[in-house]
Amino acid sequence: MMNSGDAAVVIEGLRVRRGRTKVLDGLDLSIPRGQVVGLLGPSGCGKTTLMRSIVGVQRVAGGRVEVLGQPAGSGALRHRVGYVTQAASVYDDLTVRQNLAYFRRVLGAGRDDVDRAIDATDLRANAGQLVSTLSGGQRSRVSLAAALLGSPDLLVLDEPTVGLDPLLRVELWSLFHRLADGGTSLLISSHVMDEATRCDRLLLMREGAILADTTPEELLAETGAADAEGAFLTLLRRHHPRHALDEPTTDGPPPDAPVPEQPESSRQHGGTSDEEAAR
Ligand SMILES: Nc1ncnc2c1ncn2[C@@H]1O[C@H](COP(=O)(O)OP(=O)(O)OP(=O)(O)O)[C@@H](O)[C@H]1O
Repeated sequence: MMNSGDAAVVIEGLRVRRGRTKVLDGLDLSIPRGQVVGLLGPSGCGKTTLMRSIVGVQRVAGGRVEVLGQPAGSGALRHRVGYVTQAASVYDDLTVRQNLAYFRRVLGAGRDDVDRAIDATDLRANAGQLVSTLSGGQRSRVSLAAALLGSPDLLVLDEPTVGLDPLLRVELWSLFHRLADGGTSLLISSHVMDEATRCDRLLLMREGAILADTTPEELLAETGAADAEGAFLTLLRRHHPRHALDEPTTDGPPPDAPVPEQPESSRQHGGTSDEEAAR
């Protein structure tokens, strides 16, 4: 385990229950500073829950979550951690600029920050537009712009590229790398496996556990797969022989064998989530 000084986030033995579901059950990880770290895994595997725990808004049942050397959620981190959820969290009846000006005041960030955030997210042409009239991709960029105010040291972004066209996705990924080059640590979730290759490091998640903590190059070399999607499926098969759906095999458990700690209310079960991973 990395020592806390070198890491943006250190997690040991994290346990989280949501409703009757054990979503995370003894999860360990560390996230280095100044890198773009991808958190990848099928829908329902616990990515959002892990991010909420890092940001300090998730009630946890046990374990330690340390962020920038402080306990997650502590007051000292308030201006140092930016979080963008999947749902846009900006005001519809204000313009882009009015939203950012409002959040800047709440944060006590510098006046220049509004223009800097508008430029970074390529929203200059929409700055005077009401958020209610923006496209989905533009709206999610306003949330991202709000998270950039105050130059947080850690940015936690939950699926920031969903619904964006390929060109915008490429632009956003280059923004993420520019921020990392400037010393910001980024944790970015996605269930689009081709985005894995854009990250400096990868955390592959499955059913509340980290299957691999690696780099894109190591992942491909270690699995012998041609792309990130194939590599993830190879890892799944290694860890859960029942997922070797397209490999003729007579050993291993039957397809309907019980799996330990399968979430009770998972949105995705068994093979379905592998199909999701494969998309
Ligand atoms: N309030 C809740 N009560 C019960 N179960 C919940 C609750 N919130 C989440 N869960 C369950 O916890 C698990 C993890 O959810 P989480 O949102 O962390 O997944 P995710 O990997 O972010 O999924 P997605 O990619 O679809 O956003 C899922 O099985 C989900 O159904």
